[in-house]
Amino acid sequence: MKNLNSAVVIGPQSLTELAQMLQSKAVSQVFVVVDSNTVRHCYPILEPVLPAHTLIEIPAGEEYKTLASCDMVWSQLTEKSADRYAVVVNLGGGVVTDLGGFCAATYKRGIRFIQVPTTLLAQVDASVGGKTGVDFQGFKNQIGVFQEPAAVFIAPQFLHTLDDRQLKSGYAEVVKHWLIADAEAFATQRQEGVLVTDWSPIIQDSVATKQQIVEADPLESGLRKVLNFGHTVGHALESYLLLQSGREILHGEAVAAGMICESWLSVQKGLLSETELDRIETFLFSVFEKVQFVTLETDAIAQLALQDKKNSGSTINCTLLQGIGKAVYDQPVTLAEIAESLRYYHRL
Ligand SMILES: NC(=O)c1ccc[n+]([C@@H]2O[C@H](COP(=O)([O-])OP(=O)(O)OC[C@H]3O[C@@H](n4cnc5c(N)ncnc54)[C@H](O)[C@@H]3O)[C@@H](O)[C@H]2O)c1
Ligand SMILES: O=C(O)C(=O)C[C@@H](O)[C@H](O)[C@H](O)COP(=O)(O)O
Ligand SMILES: [Zn+2]
Repeated sequence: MKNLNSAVVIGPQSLTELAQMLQSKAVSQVFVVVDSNTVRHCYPILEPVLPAHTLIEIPAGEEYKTLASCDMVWSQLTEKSADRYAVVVNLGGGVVTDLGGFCAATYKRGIRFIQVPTTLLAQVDASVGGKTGVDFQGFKNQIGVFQEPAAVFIAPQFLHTLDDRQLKSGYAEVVKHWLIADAEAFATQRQEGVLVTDWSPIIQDSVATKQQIVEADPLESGLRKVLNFGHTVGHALESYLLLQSGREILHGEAVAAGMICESWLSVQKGLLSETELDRIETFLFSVFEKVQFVTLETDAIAQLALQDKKNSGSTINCTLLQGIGKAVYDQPVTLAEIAESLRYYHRL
């Protein structure tokens, strides 16, 4: 097992450790941010161990990962006179951990927050590493800050109420971690697919992979960009489809499609072999359905990659694979190449 940062506690006992942390005299008030689903499915598990607190509920879903929802959170903190010794506990998936983290990191220039991720995606990825933020004008995570949580408590028992589609969405980020850093896990663990009975070892390994990269480059000036594999195209697809009513796509589904497109780009740049591309595609299509769009839409989708945070000026910098298990960042690709990768995906 790889070493984990001490601020991340994984296992069923983690909620007891969270309770102990909150009992500290240095905590003036506790606020718990939930969404309309986690208040039903997860809060009843957490509530018994919590000290007195104020519950703040936001609507569930990516479409509510906005400044308007932040307004609700900041308003409650203000109404309840939260001071700098207050602590925000974010109980939910990546939307709650990203948004709640951002609200805490900016309220009175920053109060402490604790992540209690309740989806696989948030447990293996979103709760760790200090990227917080919200979407803006349809662009993913356009407004945000890097701010590490005071701690992350990962309790796999929350996953029992998660449906299969959400589980698969989180699995996409697990696969991303394998593709960028762990060829052996990709070769062996992919056999099991999502028919996993105990997610704990997978969560541990994924978090360890992410932690190691984040510790080396917390502010994404270089190496951390490898964690963005699949996201140049993935975020463009996600942003495009989010704005279209009735064409909802989950983050992990978009990333899975993005990983196929960016693996194809890796082949075009001579970094990845056709055989490896085939292995990646076959596996991802065994888990994820194909994302539906028409070829006429590919240029409009590709255009959205111009807002990617890894870009410099008008150069789109992609993270590509140099073989399975090794990623290389800052690989310039043209808008035409992004569009072509989407057309390749569409033809599959
Ligand atoms: N900060 C980061 O490093 C990072 C990393 C990856 C993804 N993200 C972000 O995370 C978000 C996606 O996160 P997500 O997939 O967790 O989505 P999400 O937060 O929308 O949760 C998915 C759905 O599951 C519900 N839910 C949550 N926990 C549940 C449980 N235990 N049982 C039943 N239902 C539950 C939620 O209410 C929601 O409807 C995206 O906005 C993405 O950009 C951030
Ligand atoms: O932690 C990171 O760094 C990542 O890139 C992880 C991604 O899975 C995640 O979706 C992240 O929110 C994307 O960040 P962005 O900077 O591309 O908005
Ligand atoms: Zn992601």
